[in-house]
Amino acid sequence: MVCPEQKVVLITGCSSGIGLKMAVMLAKDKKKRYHVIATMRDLKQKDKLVEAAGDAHGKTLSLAVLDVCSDESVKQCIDGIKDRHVDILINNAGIGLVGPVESIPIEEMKRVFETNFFGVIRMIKEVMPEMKRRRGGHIIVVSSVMGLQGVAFNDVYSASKFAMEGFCESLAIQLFKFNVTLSMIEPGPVHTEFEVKMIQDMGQKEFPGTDPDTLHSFKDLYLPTAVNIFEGYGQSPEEVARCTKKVIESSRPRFRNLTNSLYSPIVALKYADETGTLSIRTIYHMLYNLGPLLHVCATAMKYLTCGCLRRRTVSPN
Ligand SMILES: NC(=O)C1=CN([C@@H]2O[C@H](COP(=O)(O)OP(=O)(O)OC[C@H]3O[C@@H](n4cnc5c(N)ncnc54)[C@H](OP(=O)(O)O)[C@@H]3O)[C@@H](O)[C@H]2O)C=CC1
Ligand SMILES: CC1=C(/C=C/C(C)=C/C=C/C(C)=C/C=O)C(C)(C)CCC1
Repeated sequence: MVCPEQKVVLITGCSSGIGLKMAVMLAKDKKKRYHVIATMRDLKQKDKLVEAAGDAHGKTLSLAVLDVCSDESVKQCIDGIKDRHVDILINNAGIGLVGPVESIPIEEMKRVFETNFFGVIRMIKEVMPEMKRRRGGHIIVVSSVMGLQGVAFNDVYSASKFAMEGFCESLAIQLFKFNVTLSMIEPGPVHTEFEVKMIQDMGQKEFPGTDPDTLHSFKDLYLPTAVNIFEGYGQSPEEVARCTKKVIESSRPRFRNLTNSLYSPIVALKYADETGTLSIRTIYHMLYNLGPLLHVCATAMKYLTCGCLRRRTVSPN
């Protein structure tokens, strides 16, 4: 049962990670301001969420099936929310893809775009018209720092998030007229299944068609550095969920919301030099020359990141 004064929040990809934590955090809101519809593509994966939700399950949290890659599934889910409209849509479902471009079949790349880009558009197309009619609503998109700055060997994943950034930046301008808010959440590395899947994948794949030089850069430089970055910079999914709740509850939500101040110097490079030279060369040196030291750098960055950069991120506290 949804109380009329509660906001209906629909979240995609709640079987694990950030989506699961957001669903639980909003459903357990002390003032019971939200009714969360936590969706996942296969309800057989619901146990972790149901356990974490505890008493909230069946009260402020309900479950529904939703595969963002299927028109039919999205339509069925939204049509199934009878009598009520979605006040807050959180587009969280997403998949990663790492590796040298030469070794990745086009079909696999399309799957990433189908989920991370078209999946979000499918959801927005279904929910937005009602929000425009009502002159209200909030659409949240979980993008990534990789949607703002490319990182070697994440070409396709990064492109899918860049595409999302472009789409949303254009749409936000139009939605402003209808009092509908659009906000991007831009996490850096987060310890979730996303990281686990990446490491598992790397153990299994062979990267056919990749020249030895590139394979060396990927396996011996990028992968160990990425593991270090996750260790040194990684956030918990709870932190990202807390940042997102803050954005939802803000009286004037910002469009872009970085969640990790340790990563903001990397994003700042891009805006400091719009030609791209500064960011491409700096990241090149960080990867090829500083790689093994980045772990130490992460600790140093904690102290070096100046207040002005920290103020531009959403603090999880
Ligand atoms: N972890 C990280 O370092 C970062 C993650 N992000 C973004 O955060 C979001 C959440 O990822 P995270 O929690 O980390 O990773 P997880 O892998 O833990 O969670 C991803 C969720 O998306 C779901 N999903 C995948 N494909 C579909 C689909 N077709 N339809 C519906 N749900 C689907 C998965 O469900 P299933 O169990 O069915 O596979 C899972 O519940 C993603 O958009 C990701 O790009 C952004 C920055 C950093
Ligand atoms: C290798 C490398 C880097 C790696 C960044 C990584 C690994 C970021 C991961 C982000 C994720 C997982 C986002 C998900 O959406 C830096 C810091 C740019 C510095 C240069 C070298």
